[in-house]
Amino acid sequence: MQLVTRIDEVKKLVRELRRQGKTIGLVPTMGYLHEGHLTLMRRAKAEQDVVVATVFVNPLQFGPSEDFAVYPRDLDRDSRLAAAAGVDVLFAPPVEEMYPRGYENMLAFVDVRRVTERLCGASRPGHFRGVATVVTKLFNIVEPDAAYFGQKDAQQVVVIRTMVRDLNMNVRIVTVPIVREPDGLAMSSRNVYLAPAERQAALVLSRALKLAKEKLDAGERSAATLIAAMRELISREPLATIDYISVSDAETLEELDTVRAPALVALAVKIGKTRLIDNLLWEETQHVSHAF
Ligand SMILES: Nc1ncnc2c1ncn2[C@@H]1O[C@H](COP(=O)(O)OP(=O)(O)OP(=O)(O)O)[C@@H](O)[C@H]1O
Ligand SMILES: CC(C)(CO)[C@@H](O)C(=O)[O-]
Ligand code: BAL
Repeated sequence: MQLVTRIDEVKKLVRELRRQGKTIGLVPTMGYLHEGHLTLMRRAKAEQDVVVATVFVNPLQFGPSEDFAVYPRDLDRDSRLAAAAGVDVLFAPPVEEMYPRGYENMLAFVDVRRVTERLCGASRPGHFRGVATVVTKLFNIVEPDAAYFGQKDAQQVVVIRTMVRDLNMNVRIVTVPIVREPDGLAMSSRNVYLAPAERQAALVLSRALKLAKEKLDAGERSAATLIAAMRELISREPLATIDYISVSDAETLEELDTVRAPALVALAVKIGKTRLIDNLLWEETQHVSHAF
């Protein structure tokens, strides 16, 4: 595996690979890799000739009071894990390489409307503008055939698919199901922030979704009833503060009164100071696709 930090270097590498007729899969990450990321990388490796993964903690998608400065970073460990997962090129640019005039001085952005306005977009103003802009930069740098994203960030996937469709971007978006710890917690780099009691409390997210799944499987179709049941379960955990619980159309992210597939049951909950997200994609034919 080659570790590269400069845009011109990675461009040169992919130009040569493309000249050889190789297909390229891109796996964008913010690093501090876990099994969720490694699953994306293995999937990309199974489907493409070459995998380019990126490790970049993007300041443009963090709010001023968010955790950019303390976000976990360990490039040596990430390099070993990425190489073992089959990554061919690991692109890990410093902030100055991606934003040479400073990210605060950027003049051009990619803004996606509507699907960015609710859920995480409402609690993290500017977040999806930062994501769409940096993902566009990565697409322009690597020019991948396909790019791989995790369903854990369900709204991010909708935003990126919308951007690619509306702007005719030449890349196929592949979504990979959520990878969980054995007790149900969705894997996340931010899980390292959790103290032992908080780690236990964090199980309320997946438990609330499991409850929603049971109710859906039993025929419940009222979004308000599902949300009330999840809210009640989470409110019994003193370390948890609900940011949002939502039942929406999985493609438009418009809130639903009556559940119809495909629906996205999504939530964001603060456990102590750590904000965690999780979701359940409900598809009528197979009911819930992901096991708890
Ligand atoms: N548990 C998971 N299962 C599947 N994909 C995941 C999982 N966690 C992260 N991903 C995906 O990995 C890619 C990189 O995500 P990112 O580096 O932000 O990791 P993260 O663990 O979600 O971090 P954080 O939760 O701290 O934002 C994204 O496409 C994300 O959806
Ligand atoms: C897609 C991404 C790498 C853009 O910074 C980030 O939002 C993430 O890790 O999900
Ligand atoms: N996985 C989404 C990146 C973020 O929380 O900023």
